[in-house]
Amino acid sequence: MQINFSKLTAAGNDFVLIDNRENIISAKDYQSLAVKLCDRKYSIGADGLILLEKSSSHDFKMKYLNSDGSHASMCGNGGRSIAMFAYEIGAAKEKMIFETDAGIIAAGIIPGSRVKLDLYNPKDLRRNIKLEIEGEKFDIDFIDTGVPHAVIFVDDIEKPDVFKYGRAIRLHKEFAPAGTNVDFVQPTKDNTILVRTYERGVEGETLACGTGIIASAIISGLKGLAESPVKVIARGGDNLSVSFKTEAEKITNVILEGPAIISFTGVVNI
Ligand SMILES: N[C@H](CCC[C@H](N)C(=O)O)C(=O)O
Repeated sequence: MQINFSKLTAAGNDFVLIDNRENIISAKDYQSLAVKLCDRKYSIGADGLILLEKSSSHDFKMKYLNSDGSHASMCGNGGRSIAMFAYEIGAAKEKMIFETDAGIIAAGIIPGSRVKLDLYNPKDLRRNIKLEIEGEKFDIDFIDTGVPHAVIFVDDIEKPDVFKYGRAIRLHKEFAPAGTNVDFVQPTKDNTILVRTYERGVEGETLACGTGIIASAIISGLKGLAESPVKVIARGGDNLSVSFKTEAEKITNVILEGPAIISFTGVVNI
């Protein structure tokens, strides 16, 4: 069977996006389709697969699967991508509200191929988790920004072996059984932080991770290392910003703003 797809990139995190509002694909096939279409050698190639689905209560629903086929309740870069796609195909106006498995999101299209997401509140904040891995000591702050994130501060963003330590922390018993994404953060000048992320389900470093950028900005705020709105430079070099309100350790009014581009559209055999 041939289906239409779009390829989108949001700060270098890239996705295959399929309009499945007419249910041309059964949800039971999402996992195998994600593995197939995200393969960078034998198919289109991407960090994840996004399905645009019908919603009875909002403009649309977003389903997200990682390139290894695992389902994730949310994807921050994917959220900006599906908003841009929905606007471009006329499935939504420039201001829209859509459903994700992590909660409801209000999105707005901004001139210059950028999108603003107004998100649900993060949860499960856990401060100062101390881990020792292969002789290295880590002081971790954990927060779920739609998906789980372990956030680690470093002096030099180039130093950490993101794959080695990201994978070890991701699979640590502290975060079992589902594991976590792992973000390495270097605060710099002008209220700007640099972020690198080992992404669960991609099982490697991506050029950006939207929920990880949100997690890193919020923890930077809680540690007094930055203040809202935090400027973030992703690993791919793109600029994003995260604003939020903190009261004690309750985080609200989380907004992620950043790029989202439709790279190309095509037809693929599935
Ligand atoms: N890999 C993540 C989901 C995608 C998150 C990332 N691509 C983003 O932009 O937030 C997980 O399984 O928790």
